[in-house]
Amino acid sequence: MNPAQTDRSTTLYSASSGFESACRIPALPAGHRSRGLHGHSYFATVRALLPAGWAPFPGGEVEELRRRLEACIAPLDYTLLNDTLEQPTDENIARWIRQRLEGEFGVPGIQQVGIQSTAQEGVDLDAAGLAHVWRRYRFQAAHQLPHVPPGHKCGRMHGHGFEVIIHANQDLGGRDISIDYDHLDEVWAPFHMLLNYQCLNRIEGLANPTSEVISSWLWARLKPQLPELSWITVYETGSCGANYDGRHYRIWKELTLDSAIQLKRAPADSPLRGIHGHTYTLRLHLSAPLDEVQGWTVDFGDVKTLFDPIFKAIDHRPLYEIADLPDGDTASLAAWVLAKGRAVLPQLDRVDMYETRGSGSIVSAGLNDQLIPV
Ligand SMILES: Nc1nc2c(c(=O)[nH]1)N=C([C@H](O)[C@H](O)COP(=O)(O)OP(=O)(O)OP(=O)(O)O)CN2
Repeated sequence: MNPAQTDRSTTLYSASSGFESACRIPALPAGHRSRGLHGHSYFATVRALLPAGWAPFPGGEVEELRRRLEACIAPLDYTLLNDTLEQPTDENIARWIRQRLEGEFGVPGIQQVGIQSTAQEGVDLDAAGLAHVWRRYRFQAAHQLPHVPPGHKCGRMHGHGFEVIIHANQDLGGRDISIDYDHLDEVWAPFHMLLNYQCLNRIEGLANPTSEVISSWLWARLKPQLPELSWITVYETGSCGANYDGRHYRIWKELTLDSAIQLKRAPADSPLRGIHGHTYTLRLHLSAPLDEVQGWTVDFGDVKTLFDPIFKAIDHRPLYEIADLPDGDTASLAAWVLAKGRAVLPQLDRVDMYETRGSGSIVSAGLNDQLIPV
């Protein structure tokens, strides 16, 4: 068993890489902006459950996964995608990458292949090959949380540049165009009018506008118009937010760590064996029922405060000196953070540790759950 896994945890390895390509989508109607020749800086991500012994050395899984992804997408870089794919929609590109990774690049256990064509939109294929389209929207608004304890900073009127991601399931069954991103724009437009440049507390149903309440408020209003809606994600700040899927609330808090590591199991001549470092992105995911008075699951501020001693033990530190950390790969680090974190925050059920954007490990307590879309 991988040392990062306990009897009850699951480790998902993640790797990402970009490519620059031109494309046109002939299947779109005449006049559509994406029908003509245009270009994107694409970003591809693969997440896989990898068996022990797959990578050249234990702890080398992310590096190896990234190497294979880069080789897989290399033929697309600086090309016209239509030379490879008749209809190079984000979904079709993701399917093409997945098929090659599973075939000639020998990647087992793929749970997700994602293509992001702009900062605002993308498509993820899940383990079963179903497509999930997502699109990001922004609104500027003020709010105040009326039930927080006296002195809590969020009890004061303040504001955020909120972001909302709408996620929709779509199985194309061989058709070329997914839920058109334009359709999501149409569905979102009235909500932008309602929320942007407003004080959220004054909007009906948002008297206590936590991220969780905003996500379920949006769900209730969007779902009847968009039956494919699968998740609503609300970013309150750049580092925290909530997800709602119609039944469950999940929140996350993101931190960055600047730390030194060594991969102790790498071959002697590998640079990964020596002291090196990363600015890690650490994302703590928690799930809990909604506190009906506070309107939240767990206070983001409490997450930060309770986790702070663990954070201080790993930020700006030589992680290879931590006695009970078996190795410096992201899977070992995420498993260590999950174990320590659950002792102080029992609602913590998943830890993502990325060494670079999109490349790292996700360790979940218990069986690998449905992939959460952040
Ligand atoms: N579970 C929730 N907790 C909190 C919510 C919420 O909606 N759901 N909201 C707030 C506040 O509105 C606050 O603005 C955001 O919280 P916090 O993460 O503490 O604020 P910062 O992003 O400014 O934190 P830093 O990491 O210090 O930058 C509080 N809790």
